[in-house]
Amino acid sequence: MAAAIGARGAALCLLRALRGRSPSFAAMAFGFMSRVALQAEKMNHHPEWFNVYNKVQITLTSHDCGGLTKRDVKLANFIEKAAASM
Ligand SMILES: C[C@H](O)[C@H](O)[C@H]1CNC2=NC(N)=NC(=O)C2=N1
Repeated sequence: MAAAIGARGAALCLLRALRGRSPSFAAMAFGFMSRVALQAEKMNHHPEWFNVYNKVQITLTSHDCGGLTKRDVKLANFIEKAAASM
């Protein structure tokens, strides 16, 4: 029973920490990522990305050639515009 109470307490602490760290991280980062994800689906070209709070780190690459192609540049341009409009 003590372990269960401990786990519940830990979960509540985590929620508070997230709220305190950046209240709008979900709206900002998730909104931005949703826009990029929809475009990526349209292009069938998908970012490799990492998100913590309101930070999104994106890597673009084309697997078939192991480097950059016009598709990477096209998606990068879309991402830059989406980021600039946030
Ligand atoms: C078959 C399909 O086109 C490939 O798996 C696609 C999917 N999305 C992709 N996304 C990215 N960024 N690079 C790729 O090489 C890639 N390949």
